[in-house]
Amino acid sequence: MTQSPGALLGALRTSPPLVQCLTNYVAMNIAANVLLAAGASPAMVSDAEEAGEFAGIAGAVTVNIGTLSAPFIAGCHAAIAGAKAAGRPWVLDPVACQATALRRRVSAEMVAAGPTIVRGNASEVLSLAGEESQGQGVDGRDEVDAAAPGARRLAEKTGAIVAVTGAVDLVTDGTRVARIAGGSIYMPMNTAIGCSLTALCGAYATVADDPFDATVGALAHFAEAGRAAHPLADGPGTFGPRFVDALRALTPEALDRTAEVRFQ
Ligand SMILES: Nc1ncnc2c1ncn2[C@@H]1O[C@H](COP(=O)(O)OP(=O)(O)OP(=O)(O)O)[C@@H](O)[C@H]1O
Ligand SMILES: Cc1ncsc1CCO
Ligand SMILES: [Mg+2]
Repeated sequence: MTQSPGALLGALRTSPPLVQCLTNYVAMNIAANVLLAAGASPAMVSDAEEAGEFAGIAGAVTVNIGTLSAPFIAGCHAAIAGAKAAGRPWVLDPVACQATALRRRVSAEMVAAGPTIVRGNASEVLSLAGEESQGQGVDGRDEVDAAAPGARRLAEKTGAIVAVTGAVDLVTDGTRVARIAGGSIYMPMNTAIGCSLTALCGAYATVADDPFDATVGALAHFAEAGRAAHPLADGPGTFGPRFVDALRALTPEALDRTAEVRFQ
């Protein structure tokens, strides 16, 4: 690893990047607040008429297929083309891509467009890798380790960094593998936390030389904020605001001191 999570967090806080988020109705407000607390500047811009143009001024683009519609898909393609034309990183969150024919088609088209980073739960990554998935709608129902071989193959085939999230997260570029521990059992009980993490991967990608380091950094930031917020919460409801507070409170020094990142 060339740039540590703390070094990248320090860079974010010094100069908060503009991140264009094309995300779902559920995540819209949650992801924006997460980015602001973490140290980035979110803009939810998804209409096809302006999404490509906006990608030219954004530091990164993040695309999440959680609530699909024809106009939204057109906006995603415009933003992806804009990001590629401007040489900006873009991140794909293939929400529930195993669930329907539309999601399988749209997620496959987007993977073929060459994302910088793909971030999903284990069930989504298994499906993208062409394997059997137990996912229940947007909720993951598979273990991260079960998706590890598929994640490596997907990364190798597409050139994307693939992040599989769950109790212990995994990041791979097909060769390197990192595992990130931490977080809280309340995280999967809080809707759109994963969608927000995808948006944060975009923010980290703007300050990293290597999108592998960016992905590890964003996941470590979430893991440590989740760990810190857990004992302050009475349950999933109070966890949400505590988690946002913890994203903000975490310092670059504390992140590097406590992050549990293992490389293999
Ligand atoms: N059992 C767990 N223990 C600790 N952290 C967890 C656990 N499950 C998920 N997380 C953390 O929650 C965050 C979101 O991961 P998750 O796999 O739940 O995403 P997701 O299924 O795409 O979420 P959503 O679609 O609801 O936004 C990650 O930071 C992950 O590490
Ligand atoms: C609940 C839900 N439904 C579509 S997207 C979403 C947010 C979590 O992925
Ligand atoms: Mg998700």
